[in-house]
Amino acid sequence: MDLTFYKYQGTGNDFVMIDNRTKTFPKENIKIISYLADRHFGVGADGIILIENDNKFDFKMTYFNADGSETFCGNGGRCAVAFAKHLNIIDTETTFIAFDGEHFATIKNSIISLKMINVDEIKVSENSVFAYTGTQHHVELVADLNEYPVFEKGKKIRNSYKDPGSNVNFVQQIDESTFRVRTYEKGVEDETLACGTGVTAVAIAMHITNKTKSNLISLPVEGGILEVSFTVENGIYKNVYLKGPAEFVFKGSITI
Ligand SMILES: N[C@@H](CCC[C@H](N)C(=O)O)C(=O)O
Repeated sequence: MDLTFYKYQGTGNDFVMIDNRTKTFPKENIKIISYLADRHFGVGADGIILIENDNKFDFKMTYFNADGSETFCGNGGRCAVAFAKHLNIIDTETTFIAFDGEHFATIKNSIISLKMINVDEIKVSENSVFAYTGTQHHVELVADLNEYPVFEKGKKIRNSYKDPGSNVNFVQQIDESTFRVRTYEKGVEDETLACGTGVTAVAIAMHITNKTKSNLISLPVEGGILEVSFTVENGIYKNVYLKGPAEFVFKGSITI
């Protein structure tokens, strides 16, 4: 079949977006999903996103990593909102459903502000923090992020977690409320240019370990700048918002 797709990116985290309201996309076929994501033989992307109808919400977002595994994606969620606006499903605000539950989002120009799930699964260890922000994230401070071997160290730490593993975020503090981040993503099995659930975990990890007192954190990543804000109630991080650009790149069609 000929598949029409749209390519979007959010701070360089890139996605093949598919309007699957007709339910024609063979989403059980992992081979097709990884073919679409393949940068040499397919379209090329960190992940594949389906937009589908839902009875209760504006739409349903389904996210697959490049290897076909399913989870939630923060930057993908922001791109899904931009795509739903392009499809005229929503206007400037929306509530949609995804792998980790319900999300609210607003759009202003091409800046999407996405409400993340409440974060209560946080484990502070001596040199790292683990947080579940819609998916699994390991956070670790390093002295020199430029020189850090993100791929080698990230892969090792990713595999030290039991199935399904963890994404791994390496962080360098720039000032009181700014933290630079590089992320190794499971499911892509490489460093990506940005990770939304990752910077969300970083902001929370830096706050809970007293590296910052701010609840509005700026997070420069390889593909741009993201922002995370939150409130804290009884140790639970609530009203967590991930904010940044989400942009259309091109539209195409491919035979699958
Ligand atoms: N880039 C994403 C996270 C995508 C999912 C991740 N690779 C996983 O398997 O947990 C983001 O922006 O959050």
